[in-house]
Amino acid sequence: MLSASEAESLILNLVQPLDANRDRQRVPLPAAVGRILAADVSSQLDFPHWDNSAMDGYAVRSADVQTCTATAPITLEVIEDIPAGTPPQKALQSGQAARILTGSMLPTGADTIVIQENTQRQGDRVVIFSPPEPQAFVRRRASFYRAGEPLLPAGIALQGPEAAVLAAAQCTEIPVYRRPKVAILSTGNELVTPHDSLKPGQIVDSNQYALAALVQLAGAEPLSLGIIPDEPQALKTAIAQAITQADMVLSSGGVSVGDYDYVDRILSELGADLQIRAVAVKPGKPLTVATFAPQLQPPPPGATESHRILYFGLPGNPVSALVGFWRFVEPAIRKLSGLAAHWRPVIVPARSQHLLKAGGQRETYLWGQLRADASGLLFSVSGGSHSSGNLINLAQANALAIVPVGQTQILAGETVQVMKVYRPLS
Ligand SMILES: Nc1nc2c(c(=O)[nH]1)N[C@H]1C(S)=C(S)[C@@H](COP(=O)(O)OP(=O)(O)OC[C@H]3O[C@@H](n4cnc5c(N)ncnc54)[C@H](O)[C@@H]3O)O[C@H]1N2
Ligand code: MOO
Ligand SMILES: [Mg+2]
Repeated sequence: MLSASEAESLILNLVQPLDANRDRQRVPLPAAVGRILAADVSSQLDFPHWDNSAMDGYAVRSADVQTCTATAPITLEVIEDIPAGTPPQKALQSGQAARILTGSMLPTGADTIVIQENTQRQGDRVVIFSPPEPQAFVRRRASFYRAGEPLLPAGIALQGPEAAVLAAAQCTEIPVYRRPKVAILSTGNELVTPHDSLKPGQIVDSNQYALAALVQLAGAEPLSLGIIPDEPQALKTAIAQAITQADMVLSSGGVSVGDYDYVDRILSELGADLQIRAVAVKPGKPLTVATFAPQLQPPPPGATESHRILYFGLPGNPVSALVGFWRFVEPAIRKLSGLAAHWRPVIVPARSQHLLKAGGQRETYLWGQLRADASGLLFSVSGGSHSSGNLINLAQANALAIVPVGQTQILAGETVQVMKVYRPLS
């Protein structure tokens, strides 16, 4: 059986990212936040656009004020006021200063700012009590960015800071990757929707909602295809349809050895290549990963060319399905979506607050909460049952502690590797 890290690498190698040309769209800047940039962006503007002041004070010629002290101050003539947004009208001569405010353009002839706190204004004169460093508080034109150089590279996620950069560069229509479409289907005769009344033996299809939420939070577009009964023909029709509508397909249930676990068989019948049948993780061992060759289905809507579809047959148990999503599906979605890096889960060392127990045979994931205090990162395992059928105590978990193969416990106070399960795209 593959280890988790072997499965992760294999899966990432199978993912063909969206195409920067074929799968690109232009969206207005406010709509670009949370999307992946699909082309390099540069600007024709220098940043700063002109020499300007970093402080409120006076623009001076540094040579004029080098010798001043508190007891022997130097007095300069104030020739104009320069508020931000108004260009200077005059050039500064020796013996002169200009009143300047944070962000204002530096007048010609000035090379240094004296902060207001080191001055005293006397009518149209200013007294300087302390010699500034030459060039002090001057933000030089192009010292942050020179026009024409690369500004933002393709493949990054656009969040607040990138929105600021794009706005400042006056980019209003942003080239981004389209969101990948991820079809979700739930298999099982026992499943009903949250709107149905429950009969004995039935349960609500919670995986559909959980997976749709996680797909959306990962930046992709979920296509919820509903509940498919455990009937080979129904499953075959549903999967055949799903692969024509989406870039990736997720199903839950039907991948173990039970009498009604048909997913692998149907995938083979449909011509898929079965890449993975199980991974040594707990929960989530029965994980099917398959690929459909490009020629098997027409391209998804909006694409001009078809590409390989990745199929994940997640286990039905609610926790197993979600752990499988976090550990294996989310990295694949991140790579598919055009992100150039940050695909793999973030795993950090933390101090366990409790005793963690595991079987030792499979890499074991225990859900709980990661938080920081003054001593560093701490992990608190969720109370209650860690059965893969118990979705109740999964709520509010933000991390999974990982007990390695061969280890049966981690004591309270010991360090454990912890995987974050809610994280932004970057
Ligand atoms: N003899 C063996 N039995 C099982 C093995 C095994 O190795 N040998 N593996 C177990 C493990 S581990 C898991 S995980 C499950 C995986 O089962 P399946 O993927 O075949 O899923 P189902 O049998 O269809 O359902 C399992 C369980 O999950 C519930 N379920 C299914 N779909 C949903 C849904 N959409 N929303 C909520 N809950 C769902 C279903 O009712 C079952 O309780 O197999 C073990 N068995
Ligand atoms: O691994 Mo199953 O996913 O233990 O319940
Ligand atoms: Mg089963």
